[in-house]
Parts: sequence; C-alpha cells; structure tokens
Amino acid sequence: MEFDEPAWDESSAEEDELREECGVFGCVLAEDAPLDPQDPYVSQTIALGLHSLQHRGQQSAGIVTTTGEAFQDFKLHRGAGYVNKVFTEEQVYKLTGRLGIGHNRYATTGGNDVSNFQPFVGHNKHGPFALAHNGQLINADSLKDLLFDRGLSLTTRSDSELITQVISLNPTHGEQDGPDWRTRIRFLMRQTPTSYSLALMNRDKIYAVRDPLGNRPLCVGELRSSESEPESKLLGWIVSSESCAFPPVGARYLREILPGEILEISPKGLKRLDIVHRPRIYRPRATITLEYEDSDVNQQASLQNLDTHAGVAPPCCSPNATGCRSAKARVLYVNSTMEPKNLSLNSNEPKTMNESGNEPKLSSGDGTSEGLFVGMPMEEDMVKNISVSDYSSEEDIPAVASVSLSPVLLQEKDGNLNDQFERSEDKKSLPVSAEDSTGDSQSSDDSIVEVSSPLTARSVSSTSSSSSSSDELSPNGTTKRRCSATKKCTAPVAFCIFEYVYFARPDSIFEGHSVYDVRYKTGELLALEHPVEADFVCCVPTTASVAAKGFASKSGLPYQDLLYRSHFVGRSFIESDQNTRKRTVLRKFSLYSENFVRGKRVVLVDDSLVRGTTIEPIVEMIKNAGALEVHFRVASPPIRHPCYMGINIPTREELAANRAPLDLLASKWNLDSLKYLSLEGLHAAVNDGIVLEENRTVGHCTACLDGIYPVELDW
Ligand SMILES: O=P(O)(O)OC[C@H]1O[C@H](OP(=O)(O)OP(=O)(O)O)[C@H](O)[C@@H]1O
Ligand SMILES: NC(=O)CC[C@H](N)C(=O)O
Repeated sequence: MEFDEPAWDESSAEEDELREECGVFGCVLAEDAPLDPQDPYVSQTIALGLHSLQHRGQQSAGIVTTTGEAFQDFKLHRGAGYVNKVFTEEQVYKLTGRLGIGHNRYATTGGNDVSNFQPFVGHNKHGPFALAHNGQLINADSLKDLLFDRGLSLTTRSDSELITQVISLNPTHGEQDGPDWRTRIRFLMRQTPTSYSLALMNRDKIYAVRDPLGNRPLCVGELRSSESEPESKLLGWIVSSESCAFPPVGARYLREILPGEILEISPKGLKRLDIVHRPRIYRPRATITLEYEDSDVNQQASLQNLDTHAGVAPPCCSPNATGCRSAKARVLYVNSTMEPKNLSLNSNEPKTMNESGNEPKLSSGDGTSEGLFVGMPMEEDMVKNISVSDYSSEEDIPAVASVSLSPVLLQEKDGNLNDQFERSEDKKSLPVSAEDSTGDSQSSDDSIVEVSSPLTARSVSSTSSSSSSSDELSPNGTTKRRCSATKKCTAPVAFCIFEYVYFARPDSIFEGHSVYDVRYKTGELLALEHPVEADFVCCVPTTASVAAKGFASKSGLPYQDLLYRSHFVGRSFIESDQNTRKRTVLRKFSLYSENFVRGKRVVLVDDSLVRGTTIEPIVEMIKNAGALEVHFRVASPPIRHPCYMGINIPTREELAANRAPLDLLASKWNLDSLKYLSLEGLHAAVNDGIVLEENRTVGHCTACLDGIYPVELDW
C-alpha cells in the first residue's frame, strides 16, 4: 500500500456521547543505562506515570514494552478500569524491556470494549509498532474513505486505529535504511490537522508527536539516577501528557513537544525530526447582519471591503453608503469569528463592550448568541455608529467594519430566548485551503516529503480573500442582509483551554506556567468581575479548590472547606452516561458540618458548569443545612458548544447553559445568584505568565465556549 493518491470526503463528523481526555506515557532507557533484562524498571515507570495521569481517563489502561530489537515481540497488557486495578505488581513484572508506552483511556470514538483499548499494536513491514493516542480526529470519516479506497479494512471503531493504518501506508518513493517515520507521520499530519498527541513505538524508538494545532498536551523529561544532582547519571527519557507524572517517577521536566513536532526518542537521545506547519485555511473575517424595513435599500451593500486597514471604514458602510444611511437600518448582531479585541458603540463618548456585557447601555445578550450581540441602547440618539475590530490572526491587520446608522430600536434579545435556541446548529468552522502553511516561525523542509497530499484535490479559491453576501426575507417583511468576508491565513494554534480549566492536574505545566497559577487567577478575576457580599467562600471539590482560594483572596472573604469529597469515587464529568454521573455525584459529596453553614451566606465556586449534574444536589445539601444564601460562581465561561476534539460534548441541548437563561437556571437550582467568568477573563488568566520557547505562537481553542472551531470539522 502506498500513499500517493489523493482522497477526499466531506461528510460530517459523527456525534458521540460526552467523553474526555486520555493520558499518554512513554519511557526509553539510555543505551548505557544499566539494567538487568528481567528488570521491570520501564514498566514500573510507565505504570507510575499512568497512575499520575489517571484523572485523564478511567475506563481502561494499557502498557506495551519491548527490548527494542528489530522484530522482537512486544509485551502487552491492557484491561478495563483504573491503573492500579489493571496493573497488579505481578502484571507489571511480566512487562520487561528497555522501552515502552502506556495509555489511560476515556473513549471518544468507539465503545468501551477491549478491542478499542490502547495502546494499539500493529504490524507493518517494519515490524510491530505500538500507538497511544490522546485526542479525537476531526475527519475520521474522510480517513476511513482514504483507507477503504486502498482496499484496507478496519477491525475496531476507534479513531486511533485509523492513525495506525495511515502511518502504515508506504511512502511513494520508498524508504532507505529502515523506516522513515518522519515521512509517514508528516503524511498523517497532512491528512488530519487535529486532534492528537501520540506516543508511537517501533523497534528501539518512540516518536512523540503533537498535532500541528497543538490541541492536546505532551511533554518530555529525562530520568536521572538522582533527581537533585544535575550531573547524576542519565538513565533515559520519558514522554507524558502532563508534567505532573514526572516527580513520581523521578524525572526532570525538559519541555513541551511543540505543535506539529515529531520528536524521536532513542537510546542515544532526543532528536527533532520535524515540525510540520499548520495548514492554510480560509477564515471568515467578520459577518455582519443588517436588517432593513425597506427591502429596496442596501442592495449595494457588500462587506467584501471588510478586509481593509484599521480605521478605514469599508465604503459600503461609510456614512455615504446608501444602505447604511437608511433611517430604517437596524443592526441585529455583529458576529465576529475571532475574539474581537474591542467592540465599541461610538456615541458621544466611545464605549467599549466585551462579552461580559458590563457596559450598561450595551447588551451582549446573555451569552447565548454566537459571536457578540449588539443590542441598541435605549437612548438611540447617542449612537452614531458601530464598529467591529477583528484581530483575526497574529499576522493580520485588523479589519474594521464601521456602520453608521440612525438606529431603530431592536427587539429585546432577552425577551426572545426561544429564537436564540432555535438558531441553526450549523458548526461554525473554517474552510481549509489546499496549501500548507509557511506563515509562522516554525520551519520545515517540505521538499523532503515524498507524498502528495489529498488536500491538493480539494477545490478552493486561489485568491487570498473572498467575500459573500446574501439576502433573506424575514417573516415580518423586512430584509436581512448578511455579509461576510474571508481571508486566507494560517490555522491558529489551538491548545485546548479546558486543559487549564478542568482536565489537567493543577501541578502540571503548560506553556511555561503552572495550571495551578492559572486556576488561582481565574478565581481572582471571577471575584473582581462578580463580587458578592457573603460570609465565606467554599468550593465544589476537587478541581475548583484552587479557583475558590483565588476568589477568597481577592474578595477578602475567608475560605472555608465545606464539602467532603470521597477519595474512592472518580471524576463524575468523565463518566460515560448521565445516570452514572448522577450516582457518582451523590456518592462523592457530603457536608463536613452543618455548623459552618447555618445562617450563613455562602459563595460556592466551581471550575466549570457543564450539564449541571453536580450543582443541583450540592446546593440542595447546603440549603438544607440552613444556609441563608448560596451564590454560585463559575471560574470559566458558559459551555454552550459541542467539542469534537477530545472532550466530545455532542449536543448543545444537554449543556446546562443552553437550557434556560441564567436567571431561570439560578432559580431552578435555588441559587441566590449565578455568575460566570467572562471569556476575556479566562484568556487573561491563561495568557498571564505564559513563557514560550523558540518564538512559539500562542493560541487556545475556545470552541466549546464561543463556537469557533480552529479548522473545519471533518476536514
Ligand atoms: O456541570 P457538570 O456536568 O456536573 O460538570 C461540572 C463538574 O464536573 C467536574 O467535576 P468532576 O467530578 O468531574 O471532577 P473533580 O472531582 O476533579 O472536580 C467539574 O469540576 C465540575 O464540578
Ligand atoms: N480521550 C481520548 O483522547 C481518546 C482517544 C481515542 N479517540 C479513543 O477514543 O480511544
């Protein structure tokens, strides 16, 4: 089988149940590391590592080891459940070898049965190889077609098996001197931009791979005979989803695997084989919807000139443009696909608004709209124009669309909640261009790649930007004109922001700073954004405890432990079905003492609110114990959009924030107030303190919060 023919498919990604992350771990001994062939040091190290990554997956665990000699049989053990259940001491002792990889699974694609457990072991012309995958492929259907077209068959429903098959396709120009994993992995990256962090083992090497968008984490460390003495003997290297796994195995953190990087780890050391560019995509710059009572107006309007320089209003929207001068024009909403740095209504004094909607005269809606909603202020005279600044990527000049108008009062957004919920479920995404990226500091020699990508088969515009507009007649006889402009640019770096919020352990390091610090800051910012008079602050253990402490310190309120959380019950959010999740919550929490609560006003902090499974029984518990008031504060914005890149939130309906307006949710849960951290606040907490090596570009995927996916789904 060779991979010299393009293949393409545009069917959409299959939806699945809510699932979460996986943990990936690998270990390679240095060539002169003294080790008895029967010594289980490597498997013990991996088992310990997986134990530290348990929070990333509770459904199954597996380890595969090898001596590293060509065509040597692998030793594999996988089983359902927690690491310490699957790996008894006896089991670990059987897994001898000088290198190995391990995996904790939480299924995103394919059920929880043994055929889908990882690591996967395959055999190709270079002998046995093993793969551990964290993530979820956004174009599994296209990849299946690519393989089926070549007459291959699959034996599982896991998307990870697709990876094993794609990397087994032989490079067109053959391979000299053994396997060319660089070319094989580059080929994989060109078929699928995200989401995967991989540990791939063949012969005496492990390849640590992170997808070009850097959606899932992966880092590397070294094992030394003494952790504290820098000059102590080097024993080997480890690769792990998170750095929290390093101290327990006595490893020293070295660095993250970069987005798109292929790092070879052999007994001789670490070698970067490549950094594969992020793909080129067509990114919508902005979409503006105008509504006209008179359908004749604005026929000329087109926002193709959105692609203008900062400060220069597109002619169609300049004060002299016919349509926009119409006294009857109404701006319904401004939907910027990237986080606008500012959105201002220019009145007598310019006012700036963000998604938290703090500006009293401006409404960003209640967050249920996609993008930013601009409600017209009551004092209509004050509004002279609306401008949107869309800083869509680091190398772009901000696009500014300026709309001058004489406003007509909009219908109240809050009064039309059903309209908002009936909006299209279309996935907002960014179409892909045929070309690979050359547009950032990452470098790579494309000419060495001996494959032709199926991307070249795709028909896309060759211009660097494009625009479109469409009219639709609304039921009340007005005309809506929707205009959008796109620009060709590089897909963004898209590290999952929810790793910071919830998934990762607080003692892990991402992007040069600790998850703990970020969570603490989210709590501080939450206290500043949504202060409340209360007697003390407490948390929904465990993940939220750090944010709650940040909230307490900033608000000046005392922190109080209120809820006992059983150590013998796992994370509820990552359970596979809603009944299990509910039972897990009930088994997990109890009050330390009613005395703390009686007659008190309580601020209860959680890191995230997803389906609302956790909040209801907990508030009931606290109120039943005699709390006067419970104010719920969430250290992340409302989750309103499905994730297709590893968290697997399949539907909007199941997400609590989409089920009712926040005030109704608050009263349903018997809360005295319910407030979330703004997206701006979360970005601020995450970005503050980032330290990046090698001029790396920073970027976070916030799709579950704002519906903006970094690339087109089912690419
Ligand atoms: O609104 P929900 O659907 O209930 O989801 C949100 C809750 O789930 C998580 O807790 P989890 O028990 O998974 O993990 P933790 O014990 O690490 O906090 C998270 O910390 C929230 O408490
Ligand atoms: N959560 C994950 O990263 C899962 C990996 C893979 N998609 C699986 O379902 O096994």
